[in-house]
Parts: sequence; C-alpha cells; structure tokens
Amino acid sequence: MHANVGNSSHIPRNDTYSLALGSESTIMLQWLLVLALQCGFTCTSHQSLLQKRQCVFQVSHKNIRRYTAAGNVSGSVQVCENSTCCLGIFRNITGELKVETLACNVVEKSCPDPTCKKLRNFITCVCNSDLCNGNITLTPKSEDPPHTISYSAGVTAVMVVAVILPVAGFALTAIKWRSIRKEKKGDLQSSFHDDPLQPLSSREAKTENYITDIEIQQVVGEGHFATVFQGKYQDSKVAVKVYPAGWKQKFTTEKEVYELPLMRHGGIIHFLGTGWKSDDGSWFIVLRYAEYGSLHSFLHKHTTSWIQTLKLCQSLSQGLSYLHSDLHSHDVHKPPVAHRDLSSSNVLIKADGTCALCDFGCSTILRSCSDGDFWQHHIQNMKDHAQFGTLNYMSPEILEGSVNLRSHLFLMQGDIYSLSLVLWEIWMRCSDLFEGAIVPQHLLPYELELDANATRERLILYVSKMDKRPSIPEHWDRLPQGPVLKELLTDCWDLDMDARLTAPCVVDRLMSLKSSYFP
Ligand SMILES: Nc1ncnc2c1ncn2[C@@H]1O[C@H](COP(=O)(O)OP(=O)(O)OP(=O)(O)O)[C@@H](O)[C@H]1O
Repeated sequence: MHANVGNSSHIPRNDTYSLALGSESTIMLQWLLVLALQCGFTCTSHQSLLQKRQCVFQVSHKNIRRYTAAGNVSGSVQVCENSTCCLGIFRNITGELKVETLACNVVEKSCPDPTCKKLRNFITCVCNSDLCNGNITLTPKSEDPPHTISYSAGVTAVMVVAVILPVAGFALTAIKWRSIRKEKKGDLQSSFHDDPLQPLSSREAKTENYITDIEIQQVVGEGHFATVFQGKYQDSKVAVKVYPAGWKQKFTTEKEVYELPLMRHGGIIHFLGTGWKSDDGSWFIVLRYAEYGSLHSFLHKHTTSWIQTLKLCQSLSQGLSYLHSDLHSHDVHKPPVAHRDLSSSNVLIKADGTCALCDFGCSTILRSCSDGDFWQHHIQNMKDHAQFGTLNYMSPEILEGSVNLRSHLFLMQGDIYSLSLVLWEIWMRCSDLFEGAIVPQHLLPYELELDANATRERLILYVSKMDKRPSIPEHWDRLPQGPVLKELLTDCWDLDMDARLTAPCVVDRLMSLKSSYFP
C-alpha cells in the first residue's frame, strides 16, 4: 500500500489504497470550503478557527452524537476541541467507495503520519491539516490499475454529493447576485479521469514535426477564425484547430485560457496542447475529439428525450459555472473566465451525451476588477468581435455597450444571458416537451422573429428597447417542469443584468429537475 499526503509520505503495511491530497478532482471542494470559511462564519469565531484544527464534517444520523462531541460544527466544517487529527471513513459497497464519516478524530489527539487503513469493507484515513479529510482521493496501488479510475471517481462523486453539495449551498450565499436559492447540486469534476490521452509535452507541441505525429483527417468545422480538423493521436481521435498565421492573437487568447491551471473539467473540452507549423506559419490547438460535434449541428439533426435534454443542460451549466469560478488550491490559482461567445456552435457534445465548452478565442481571463480602462478596452474588442460572431446570443447591454466598467461581473452576466438562449434552443428540440405535437425544427434564438443573422440595430430594438425574448410555448405551463423552465429562462435573460442568476444558481435549478417527469 502506498499512502502520501501533500509532500509527506508514509508507507504502512497491510493497506491497499493510496491517499493523495490536493488532486484536481477535489479542488472545487477546497474552493467552496474556503468561501464557506471566509463568508459563512461570523467574525467572532474567526480567531478560534485559526488556532484549532478544522475538519470537514459529514456524519450519518446514527453517529451524530459521537462525533459532534468532538467540536463545534458550522455548516460542513467542524472545529476540533481536543484533536489536531481529521478522520475520513469510507465504505466499499460493491466496488464503489462511499463516504461514511468525515469529522474530527475522536480517538487520536494527533496523527503526525497521514495514513489509510483497511478493515473489512471500511477504509479509515487520518490526516493532520485543516479540512484535509475533505480532500482525500483513494486509489488502489499501482499494480491494480483497472480499479484506479472507479475508486477515484467513486470517491470524488461521493464527495460531490456528500460534501460539496451542502458546502456549495453555503458558499453561494456569499455571491452577490440576486435570486440565489439553495437546492441540490452536482458536478462533472471527476469526468476527465477516464481520459486515456496524455497531454502533449511542450517539446512535442513546439516542434514543427509534431504535427506529423497527428494524422490529420477531414475538416469538421470551419469558424470565422480557424479550421478544425479531425485527427488521430496516440490511437485516439483528436480535433486540431488550425489558426492561419494572421490570427495569432486569437490563438494566443484561446491558448492562454486552456493553459490556465485547474482548467480540466468535464464541462470544458479537454485540451491536449498547441503547436506551430513552420511551412505556413499557422498555429494549432489540439483538443479531445467530441463525437457528436457542435450542439448546433446536433440539434439541427436530432430531437432529444427529456433525460437527454437534462444531461445536456446540466453539463452545459456545470461547465460554465466551472469556467466562471475562482479557484485557489495551494499555490495554484484559476481566475474566473468569461466565455463571451457562448452559442450552440461553441458547445460540443461528447460521446457520453454531455456538453463541453469550446472556443475561448474571445474569452477574457478576469484578473482585474477595478480598472475602467481595462474594461473599456474589452468592450472595444467586443464590438470588434461582433462583426464576426453571431450577434443573436449577445446580451442587450453588451449589444448596446452600456455596461458598468467598474465591475467585471457584466461579462459573466452576459454569458448567463447567452446560456439562457442556448437552454431555450435545447428545450425547443426536446420531444417530451412537445408530447403529442410536432417538435419545431431547430431554430437559433430570434431566428423566427428577426433572422439567423440579425443586425445589431434590429437586435437592440427588439431585445433591448422592446424587451422581447424568444417565445416560450404556452403548453409548458401545464407540464410538471414547465414553470421551472420558464422561470429559469426569465431569470437568466432579464434585461436587468444584475437580476440574472449566477451560473452556480442555474446549476442548482437544473439539478433540482427530475429525470422521471416522463416515463
Ligand atoms: N474538439 C472538437 N471535437 C469535434 N468538433 C469540434 C471540436 N472543436 C471544434 N469542433 C467543430 O469545429 C467548429 C468550429 O470550432 P470553433 O468554434 O472552435 O472555431 P472558431 O473558428 O473559433 O469558430 P467561431 O466562428 O465560433 O469563432 C465547432 O462548431 C465544431 O463543429
């Protein structure tokens, strides 16, 4: 057995799992916990929090007395009275590890060596840094690779349900936008674990020969700036997005977003590397191939069931929520990123039927929030961009250029407006939402009312001055989930950008929708 925690390691006998803290899969949890600590506790308790060990608290009802005695509990965090040691107990249920208990250790006062021990169906881990028990990834030892994914992902999934969910609700209260509701939450954080492709090394990606390592096949997409090819790399399908030499700035913007720390998430297309071709000076980005192509082309060809619809919407909103998130883990920081060009053409559908965001060529990494000139510059860029992208998804305030330059929130609020239009587009192709009637053909937002390529002036008049939106079928009022869908759209495409939901709130609302509305 191998166990290591942070930089220290310890190799006890008789155990069969490795334990690692600080993996990408648990970073969301850390972020939420930090937010919870910063925003949820009162100032008076802050001093004592700094001095005493804090552990993640998640205990079943039958054990509650035993563990609450070990220290005060606030939300999902326990402040240990007599121990510096955190405890995590996991139960193996038919190959999947479920969280049994997370709390302060009631038996040992200290545990200088973080370890995991297995006893029958239980694995008990102890560790000695704040909240460390909420950041445990268990994998069987390396000789047993086939189980690695399932255990790691299993624990992560349980963490998401058992730990992130309550803490997420707690943390969200700190976010300033209106209409925040506490509901159930999910995440795609673990879904990249099963990707067999290794990132390209910088050496591979930088040499001109590298492109010969990828077998370039047919064109799968042609955007305004780049051409996307299907390719083969390490026996897997990849997409190679090639920017002509003249679009280096676009390439650099997109590359910088993909290369941010902690950018790997199931809701964001998996980035593999970049390169340059000396023969024509073009730049390229290599991505995991999305089997079903863009959401736009998918919806054009297919209608979907309610279950498929839910999967698309939830994964899409989770991807955006992750993109918008501000994550800190140890010395690593992922700043929030505004997509700024969200449309059904810039959402891909993977083989498992979930969405992943792509095309960050217009995105902004939100490193500064107070510099008016900085945002003025971005607004100008945005206007420049408008002549290329479809304007139909652009929020009224961005179309008009009437935004508050003192805050970066408007860019994320603009993404939420675009998200609502993409959600509308998806729902309008859901056969279960048109039971007994013909499902409308795929239409872009405002295509019916204006045109697929409406001009900025017409959009400003219709969307901003007249405050009109794509029409919502009246019969949705009679469907079990119809009112929720309607409310979600109106809360996301509100003319008042401050009234729009945040991406985590959209996730919350979508996660509360049941898959069982239709048999
Ligand atoms: N990873 C991928 N897997 C499969 N298809 C992809 C992938 N990446 C891109 N595509 C296809 O290529 C199209 C164009 O990609 P992308 O939006 O990144 O290019 P672009 O030149 O930036 O386009 P835009 O005009 O939206 O700015 C997508 O709509 C999609 O159909």
